[in-house]
Amino acid sequence: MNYQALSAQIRQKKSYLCVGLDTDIQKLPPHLANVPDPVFEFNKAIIDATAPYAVAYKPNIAFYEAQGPRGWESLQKTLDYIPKDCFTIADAKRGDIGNTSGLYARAFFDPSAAGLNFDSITVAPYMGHDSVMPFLAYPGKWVILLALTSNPGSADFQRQLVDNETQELFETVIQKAQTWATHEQLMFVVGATQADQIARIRELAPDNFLLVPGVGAQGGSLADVSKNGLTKDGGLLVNASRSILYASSGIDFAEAAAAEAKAIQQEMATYLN
Ligand SMILES: O=C(O)c1cc(=O)[nH]c(=O)n1[C@@H]1O[C@H](COP(=O)(O)O)[C@@H](O)[C@H]1O
Repeated sequence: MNYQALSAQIRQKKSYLCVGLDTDIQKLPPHLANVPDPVFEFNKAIIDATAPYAVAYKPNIAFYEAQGPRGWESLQKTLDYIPKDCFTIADAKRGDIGNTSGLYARAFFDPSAAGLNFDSITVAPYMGHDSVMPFLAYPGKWVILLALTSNPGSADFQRQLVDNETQELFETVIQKAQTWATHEQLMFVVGATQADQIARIRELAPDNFLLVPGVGAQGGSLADVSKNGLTKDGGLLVNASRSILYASSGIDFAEAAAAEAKAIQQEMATYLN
């Protein structure tokens, strides 16, 4: 899905919600225990329940990899089930020497390889330009580069002063990466827990979409993120995973997920006006 189509979806659904499919087999409702593919059945119900309120889905690959071959199968079926008008994110946080990144890109972007055809992938910038470029070699596919993450450890490296102590490392990441790709192929990850930095990030990257995880279970504020992060084209995808997926641990999990997603969407609609 390209920049214009994503922006149009946000306008149409009055939503910039990304539902994180961090589907933990140990947290599934007991009544799904005996179906052949519980992870897919759970995801299918969550997607059906939340699709009216969401513009993107982000399976976190760790939750599937941890299940071995059957996890990859659940992932494939889930990706195929996501409605075509929704943006898809492989949250894989990849990045390696160019030769290896090329294979990661093929795995997630080339359907004739592993069968997966995601719109985008999360990538770690630590190894620099040649670790990122192979993902950008796929026309129409997006790199979502980690800039300022939501976790406490983000201070260890990302907040360190660099460039003769003139700015923090995440700012250099945001500036440099914009020389590698246009805003039509490059997003940045900024944690919702870092909302006080979003105005600054918008100055550095006025047109790039920001993927913002960390509302819900991690306590970030949708209001704060939206106030400084939204652009005329939307410019934000705000992710919630656990707060939607596990809103109820019972048989009514999908209804509870829908209610949670709807509440977020309704709040988003007020910021989009
Ligand atoms: O890249 C990400 O999506 C990501 C970056 C970040 O800084 N913080 C962060 O929480 N995430 C992911 O976003 C999701 C957050 O999940 P919840 O805290 O359950 O909403 C998880 O899949 C994380 O791996």
